[in-house]
Amino acid sequence: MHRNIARTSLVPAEVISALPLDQNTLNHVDSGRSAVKQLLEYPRSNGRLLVIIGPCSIHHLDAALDYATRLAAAAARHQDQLLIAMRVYIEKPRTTVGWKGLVHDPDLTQADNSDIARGILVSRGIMLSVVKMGLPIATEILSPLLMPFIHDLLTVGVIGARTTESQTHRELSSDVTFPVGFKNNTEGSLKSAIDAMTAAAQPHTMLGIDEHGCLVHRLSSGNLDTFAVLRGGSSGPNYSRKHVGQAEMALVKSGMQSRIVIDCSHGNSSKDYRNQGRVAAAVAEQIAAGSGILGVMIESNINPGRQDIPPCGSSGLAYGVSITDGCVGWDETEAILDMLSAAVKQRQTDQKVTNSVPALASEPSSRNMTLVQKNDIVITTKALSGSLGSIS
Ligand SMILES: O=C[C@H](O)[C@H](O)COP(=O)(O)O
Ligand SMILES: C=C(OP(=O)(O)O)C(=O)O
Repeated sequence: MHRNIARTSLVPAEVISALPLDQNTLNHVDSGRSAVKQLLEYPRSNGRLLVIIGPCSIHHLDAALDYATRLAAAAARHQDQLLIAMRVYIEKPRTTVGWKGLVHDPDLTQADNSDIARGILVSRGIMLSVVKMGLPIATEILSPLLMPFIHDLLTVGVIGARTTESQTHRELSSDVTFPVGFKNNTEGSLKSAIDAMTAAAQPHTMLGIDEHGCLVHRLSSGNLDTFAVLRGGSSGPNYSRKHVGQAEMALVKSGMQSRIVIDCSHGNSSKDYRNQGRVAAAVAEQIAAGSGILGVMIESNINPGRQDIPPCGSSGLAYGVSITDGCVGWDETEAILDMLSAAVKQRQTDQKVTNSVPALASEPSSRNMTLVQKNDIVITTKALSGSLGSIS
């Protein structure tokens, strides 16, 4: 027997008009979407890498904006090599139970009567502030009912490992006007992501709510702007050159373009944030050697690690530290971005050489490169066939 906790009178049109997109920001969102779509369409046209990076979840306005300010500066610095979108994740899918994100519990009370109406307003407010800085944002599409409140702000949507097989999420992905990535499932199978891409490409009749909060029967248009995300799983990581090659073959065999983003966290880091730099180094090595990998995902925050919400509530939390999955801190984030940027530069240079001097095309040029050295963080790729990079 259910218990109604609260009835919210929020409707999407009112929330959007209370926190509207101005024309300038709308143009930024549009150009971010077009830039990602261009990468999907012509992944090798300029060799840029899509980087979906940011906190595992957002729980604090000031920290989110502090992070976004740092990331916007990094995005500008790397704009010729990296197309950076900030993770602004306002909902969390849980393996069993746990904090479900800012929308559901904006005051971190973990109580049954959390203020979800405030959660929606605060979440849209943060997303809006970040896009106003000119940073594209990405989020996980989890509760379908939330989409009408935020869809205009998003540059990239991601369907998580626990929902890639959900028909509702596939329908929703076929209805949105921004690119969507589908993760492999928690066991590590890519089939569910490929099936999802196939389903999302088609129009669907589906249920939704309109801008006035009414239930509507819609016909989606189908979304061809989709990609697969390799995030590892219980069967192990899947970011190696061999795994990427197998994923490319599976996509092509299913009639899909080979569009692959590698998530350096989750199953690929064995859920230990300290492994993300190593995974990113292995991906950078593949990119420097000419792999057409479309992008990476990284869980990053101002300070490294994670923390539980203390019994005294949000007042006891450390600043800029994740309350869900562990994240790399800002110094390491910058080192990883520098490393990826250097690898992409190599790919771009090799592409130019390939285009002008075909005879040199098969000679990859990254050998024992130190891709970046920043503060006390050193990330090195060894010879292409050698060991992974190290972080010390
Ligand atoms: O990124 C977040 C987590 O991996 C995901 O929400 C599941 O977390 P959990 O296993 O702690 O519930
Ligand atoms: C929950 C996430 O990922 P996954 O679906 O891969 O577990 C996430 O990226 O926050």
